[in-house]
Amino acid sequence: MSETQERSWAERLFGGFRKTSERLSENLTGVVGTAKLDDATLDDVEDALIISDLGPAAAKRIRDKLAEKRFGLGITERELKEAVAEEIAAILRPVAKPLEITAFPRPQVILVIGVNGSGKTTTIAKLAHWLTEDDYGVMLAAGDTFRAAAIGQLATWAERVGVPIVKGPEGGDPASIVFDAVKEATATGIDALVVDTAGRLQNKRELMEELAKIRRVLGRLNPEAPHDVILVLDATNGQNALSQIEIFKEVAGVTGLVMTKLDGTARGGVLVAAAEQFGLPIHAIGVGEKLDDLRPFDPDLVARVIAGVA
Ligand SMILES: Nc1nc2c(ncn2[C@@H]2O[C@H](COP(=O)(O)OP(=O)(O)OP(=O)(O)O)[C@@H](O)[C@H]2O)c(=O)[nH]1
Repeated sequence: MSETQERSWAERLFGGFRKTSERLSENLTGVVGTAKLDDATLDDVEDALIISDLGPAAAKRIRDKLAEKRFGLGITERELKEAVAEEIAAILRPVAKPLEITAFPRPQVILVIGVNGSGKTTTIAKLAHWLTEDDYGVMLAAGDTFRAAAIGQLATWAERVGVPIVKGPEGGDPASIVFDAVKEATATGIDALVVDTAGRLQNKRELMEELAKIRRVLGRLNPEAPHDVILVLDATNGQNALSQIEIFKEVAGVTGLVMTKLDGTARGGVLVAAAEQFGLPIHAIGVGEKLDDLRPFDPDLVARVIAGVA
């Protein structure tokens, strides 16, 4: 990315996160009472972090770190926000891992999972666009055969992005579509096969069986596949996103996360709660509906945006 592109991305990220940023920033405003970091201020900081969706564990960790480094020392509001940003970054850095295409033999099989409406289909399209821009050969597989609309939507995106798609009829067997897709991707030298899956969390057992079958079939073609199981989460769900991680981890063996819809929600702090609670890699974040609105997860920039000091 050029410097201008970097700058415009930072501005867009800040614009997207504006509500989250304002929320924590407002909650932190006025907490510096005696101009020294004392217990009362630390309590207020911890409360501000919790009500900003960062979760109790991350809030406690940030409080303890602030106390350890600065207790009894003079601090301005700006310095407090800077210090909070630094501690948020320390939580986010270990989980920031861009998706890498390294599978050998190709293709790298990327299962994308998530509840309906989480932004799964749009994220697949954005991911395909992103990988295509990086000169990888990409193919999509319409493994969500539960709804005809899902297949149609994915096909429309495939056309828009300019990548091939393997699909079957509504109600078809997802595992057989994935099987065909891997064979075709292998034959045509595709680097990354991105597989859409059904997001029926309301029927956990069926979903688990469906994903297990996809895994079995994939395993026959390549024991390493699927290489990635990416869970797409909607940030507007706030704390609910955390329970989705819990369930999908159990059902599908999640290897990484993408958080979408960070634009227009004040609940972006949930990213920090997810990082603290699960430690799963965060590959990217979505801050809009356009194809280039999926970006790598930059922990320092995101931390500064969340704390309102970007
Ligand atoms: N503002 C915003 N909207 C998004 C983002 N990602 C997806 N959306 C929108 O969210 C809605 C749902 O996205 P889909 O990609 O269709 O979600 P899905 O999880 O595949 O849902 P189903 O198609 O119902 O299974 C669409 O209107 C998208 O345009 C994002 O990062 N920001």
